[in-house]
Amino acid sequence: MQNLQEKASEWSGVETNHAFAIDDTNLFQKLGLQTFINLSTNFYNRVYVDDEEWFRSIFAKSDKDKAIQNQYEFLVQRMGGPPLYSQRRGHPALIARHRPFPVTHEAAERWLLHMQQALDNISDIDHDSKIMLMNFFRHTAYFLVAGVEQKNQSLHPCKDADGRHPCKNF
Ligand code: HEM
Repeated sequence: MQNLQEKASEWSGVETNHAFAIDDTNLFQKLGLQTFINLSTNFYNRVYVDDEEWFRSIFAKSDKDKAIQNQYEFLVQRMGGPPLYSQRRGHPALIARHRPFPVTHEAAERWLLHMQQALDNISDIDHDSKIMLMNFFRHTAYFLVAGVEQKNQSLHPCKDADGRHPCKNF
């Protein structure tokens, strides 16, 4: 059986070592706090007015300012900066935190489209850093799709380990 990283690579088209090239450099030092605040603000400004109601509605119960803060604090921490996210929220546990939401392939592509557009609009991120960030985002988005799918299946009371549905007829 494929593990989640392998599935994420296959579905995203981004090899794991490319996704984690972010760990070979300190993007927080290079770009600074304000850039990540600007990126997350730009991203969520797009998400909350998305023309696609099905996507916008995934965020309907979340406060926009909180969502921005959650994301930029996570990114600052993940990109080599201070652990702002964990100090406030604890372990990121991203799969578990995304479980309430329909994190499908389609949702991942929509999320990535907004993130690509947000990156394109931030002039103080250099080309190489944008590529590195996007590889990390693509891989992580599909890691979440695979992880949420696996968690939902393993807790499905009518599905056994082989994926059969023993109580399908009830
Ligand atoms: C694949 C498509 C994705 C969907 C549909 C999705 C959806 C959501 C939603 C609805 C929230 C709740 C908003 C909030 O209150 O913070 C959330 C939170 C969050 N997402 Fe995503 N997300 C996706 C991908 C990603 C990716 C790729 C990352 C990281 C690179 C990410 C990182 C986060 C973080 C850090 C939070 C805050 C969690 C918390 O503290 O509760 N998400 N996401």
